[in-house]
Amino acid sequence: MEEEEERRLESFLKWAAELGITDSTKNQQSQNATSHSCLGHSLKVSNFPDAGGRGLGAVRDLRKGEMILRVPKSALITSKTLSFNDHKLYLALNRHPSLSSTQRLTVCLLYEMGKGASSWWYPYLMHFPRSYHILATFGEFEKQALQVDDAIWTTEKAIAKAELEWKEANMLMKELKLKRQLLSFTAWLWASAAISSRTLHIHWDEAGCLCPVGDLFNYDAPDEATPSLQVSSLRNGESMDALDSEDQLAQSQRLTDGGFEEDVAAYCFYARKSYQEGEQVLLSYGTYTNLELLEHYGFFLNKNPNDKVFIPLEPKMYCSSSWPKESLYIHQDGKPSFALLSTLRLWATPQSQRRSVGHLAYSGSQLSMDNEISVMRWISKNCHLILKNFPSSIKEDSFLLSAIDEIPNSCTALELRNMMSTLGGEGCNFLRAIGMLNRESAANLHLSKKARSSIERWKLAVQWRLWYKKSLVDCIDYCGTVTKLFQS
Ligand SMILES: C[S@@+](CC[C@H](N)C(=O)[O-])C[C@H]1O[C@@H](n2cnc3c(N)ncnc32)[C@H](O)[C@@H]1O
Repeated sequence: MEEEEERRLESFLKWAAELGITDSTKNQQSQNATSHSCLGHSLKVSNFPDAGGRGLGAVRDLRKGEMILRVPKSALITSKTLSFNDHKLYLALNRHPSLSSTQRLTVCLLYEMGKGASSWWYPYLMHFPRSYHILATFGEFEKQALQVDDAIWTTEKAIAKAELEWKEANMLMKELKLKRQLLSFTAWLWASAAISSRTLHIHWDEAGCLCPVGDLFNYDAPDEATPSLQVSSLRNGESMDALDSEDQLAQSQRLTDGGFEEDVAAYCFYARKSYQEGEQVLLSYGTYTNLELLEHYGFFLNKNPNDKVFIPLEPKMYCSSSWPKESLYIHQDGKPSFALLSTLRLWATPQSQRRSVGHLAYSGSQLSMDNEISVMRWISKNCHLILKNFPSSIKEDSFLLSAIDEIPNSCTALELRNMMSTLGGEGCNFLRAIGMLNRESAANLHLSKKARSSIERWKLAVQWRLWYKKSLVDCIDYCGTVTKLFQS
């Protein structure tokens, strides 16, 4: 099986070299004529189990800023390139101008998949993962397993959006006579997840492009020096007008270590830092919180400098300062954000004095010992309250995670039922969700792919909520330390 996989990968990399894709720093033309693979000079495909699975590793020491991969424009997939050589697809797309660019690309991807081995892009498409875990693919049980209202609501929104987009595109898919299987919502979710997690920004198509080989880079958060911008706000359908300066537009690019370069008509990728031979070469697709990573890419980072933990605030708190709501959060390490502290310091100041201390609060200064202590107490008390109201504790979640990790790959339904029965309510709910609570007859059958995917998503949900809770505990510790400093 593994040999077969390797052979397929080799032929894909050879096919990519023929398209002009190269990781060579030498002249592209002469390189392609002689090379069997588009990789090998700077990069190679490797497995990185702890950071994204399949990814690209350095085959030599790489210098920061060095170009490491170039993918010519002719190798990039957009709905335009797919319909260029397919008159039927071209005409059908033209009959549905109201569909968004992302819907069009999703339909095109399904249509191309329907061609199977006869698709010109088959050597590339066959390497797409078979399943994705973005929030829109979460079932009811997995959604509830997130436990945090904000996350559940984001998941509901993602599912509703995917459903609506699928319904809107249905007519076009039927006109294209897609096979029944490709017409399903499950197929739609697969294709939109592939697009959400693999496309790179290009200026001529809002849906972005699929980029063979270039989409094998796994993610790391942008350097702290990189200005942060909520890239997801663009994806959530907010107006492009909101980003009014060219600088902001440039930052909104999903992939910040690479971009399309007109002068060489290619997508070019650069090493964001120096790498040693064997290290995984990572890219920043943009600035994301962990929930946003889960929403768009189906994973998140244990250490994410851009993560934000939002806690419910009272309406009058929002009104006590002019900081936007999105800036009022707790960092992953438990520290309250600059804007949250500033807002709460003002809120804890008597209304009549707010004007006179406003400039101090907005510049990040503490206002007085009493003020600081009451802010810390408020944050701490509320973090405690949130933690208390969760259906499970950190300890229970940690135990659950170890149990999920212990589910063997070759698990049977009976074994799973036995394991889940030790986990109490959540274990039973999981069995119910995958239809295994009472199916004795299937006891010796191995778990289906669907059940395995569900376990993966459940695990992601538990891991995510555990990090959320840990940040709240760290925040309580932080508030305690600050308070003690004042009282000592
Ligand atoms: C552009 S693809 C990267 C290549 C991908 N690993 C593959 O095998 O096709 C993005 C996907 O890779 C995975 N991924 C990327 N970076 C990751 C990371 N740091 N940790 C875990 N998964 C990651 C996620 O599934 C994400 O949706």
